Amino acid sequence: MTESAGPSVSLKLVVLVAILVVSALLILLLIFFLCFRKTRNLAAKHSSGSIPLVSKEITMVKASDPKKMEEAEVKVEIGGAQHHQSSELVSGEDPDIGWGRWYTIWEVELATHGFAEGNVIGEGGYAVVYRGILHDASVVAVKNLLNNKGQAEKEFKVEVEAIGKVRHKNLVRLVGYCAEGARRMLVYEYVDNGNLEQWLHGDVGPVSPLTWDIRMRIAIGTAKGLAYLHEGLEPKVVHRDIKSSNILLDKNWNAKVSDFGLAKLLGSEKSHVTTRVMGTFGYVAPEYASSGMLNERSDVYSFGVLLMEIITGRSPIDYSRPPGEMNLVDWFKAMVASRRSEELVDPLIEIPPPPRSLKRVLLICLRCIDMDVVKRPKMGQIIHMLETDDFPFRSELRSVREKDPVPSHADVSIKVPYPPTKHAETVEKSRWR
Ligand SMILES: Nc1ncnc2c1ncn2[C@@H]1O[C@H](COP(=O)(O)OP(=O)(O)OP(=O)(O)O)[C@@H](O)[C@H]1O
Repeated sequence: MTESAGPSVSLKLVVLVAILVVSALLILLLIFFLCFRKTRNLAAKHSSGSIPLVSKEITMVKASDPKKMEEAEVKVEIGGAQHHQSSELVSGEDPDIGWGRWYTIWEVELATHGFAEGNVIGEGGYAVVYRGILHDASVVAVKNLLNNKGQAEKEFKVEVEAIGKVRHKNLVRLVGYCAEGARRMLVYEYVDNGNLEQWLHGDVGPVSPLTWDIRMRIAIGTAKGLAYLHEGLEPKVVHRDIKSSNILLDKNWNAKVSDFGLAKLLGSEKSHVTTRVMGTFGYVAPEYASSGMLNERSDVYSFGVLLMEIITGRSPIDYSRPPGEMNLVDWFKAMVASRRSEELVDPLIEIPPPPRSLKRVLLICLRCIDMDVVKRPKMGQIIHMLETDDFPFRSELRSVREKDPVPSHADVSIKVPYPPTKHAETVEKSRWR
C-alpha cells in the first residue's frame, strides 16, 4: 500500500508545483502588461507637452444655464443625419452598429487606464475628455458625458449612430461609443495637435507658429467641414457651437470640427427651426440669440467670428481689453471702417499677409456676420471666396467704408460676389471632400 501511494503523491506534488509556476508566470505577465501601458500613456502625455495651454482668463462662457441642459436637449452627440454622399462601412467594424464599435465599459476603462487623471486631455462644460489606447493600439479620445440623466438609451444610440456615419476629413471621426447603465461615452479618433484656441490664445512665445498661410489652411478646412454638414447631408446639420476650442488640429495643421453635442437637424423643407438658444457667448448669431430662430446661417455667423479670431488672435469677448475693444466684432468693424485693416492682424504673425489676401478675408468676415441672415454666404461659397485669388475686393471695401463710417452692430451689409453660377457651386462641392 505504502509503495503504491508514493508515486501518486509525488505526481500530485509535481502537478501542484506546475500550476503554481504557471499562475506566477501569468501574474508576472499581467503586471508587465499594465506597467507597459502606463509607460506608454505617460510618454504620450509628455509628448503632447508642446501644445500651449490657454490662459485661464480666456475661458468662454456658455450662453445657457448648464442645469437646464439636463432636461432635454442635453449634451449628447448628435442628430440623425442621413448620408447623401459616400458613407460606406469600414471593413472589420462591428456589424451590430454598422459604422464603428460599441465598447464595453471594461474596454474603455482599460484604454484610459481607469480614467486616470493623467490621461485627461480636455474638459468642456458637460464632459471630460481622456486620451486612450485601445487593445488594437489605436489612439482615441474618450469623451465621458456628465449630464445624461434625461437621455434614453435608445435615443442615445440612434443619435450616435447617425453622427457615426458621417465621414469627412475636416470633421472629427466618431469611432464608437459606450452606453452602460447611466454612463455615456463617445470614442473619437484622437487628433494630436491640440485645439485652435490653445494655439491662438495660449502661451506660444513672441512669434506664433500659426503663419498667415497656416491660418488660412485652418479656415478653409473648417469651412469645408461645415459645408459638408450644411450642404452634403440630408437633413442638414447645424453645428451650433462653432468656436476655436472646437476646432481640433493635427500635426499638419489640418482642421477637424469637433463637439457636435449641440447640433440640430434641419430638413430641406424647413428654412429654420425655433429652438432654445445654445452656443457660446461671443459666437452666437444675434437673430438666433434674440428669437431662437435657427438655420445654417447661424453657423456662418459663428464662422465669421472665428475667422476674425484667426486673423486678429483676439478672443470674441475679452474683458481685459479697453471698452472699445472688448467685443471683437464691433472693434473689427470699426477698424475696417476707419481704414486701419493692417492693424487688425495678429501681432504674433511674423510675416504680414499680402494686402490683397488680407482684404479678401476681411470682407468674407464681414459678409458672414451680415445682420441680414439671407445675405450671409453659404459655406460652399465661403470656401470659394477663401480659395480664389481674383476676388474683386476694392469696390467692396470702399462700400463698407462709405456705408458704415461709424459702424453699429446692426447695419453692416456688404456686397461680396457669390460664385457666379450654380454650376460653379456644384464643382466647388466636389472639392470640399
Ligand atoms: N477627438 C479629440 N482628439 C483630441 N483632443 C480632443 C478630442 N476631442 C476633444 N478634445 C479635447 O478636449 C477638449 C474638451 O472637449 P469638449 O468638446 O468636451 O469641450 P469644449 O469644446 O472645450 O467645451 P464645451 O463642450 O463646454 O463647449 C477640446 O477642447 C480638445 O482640446
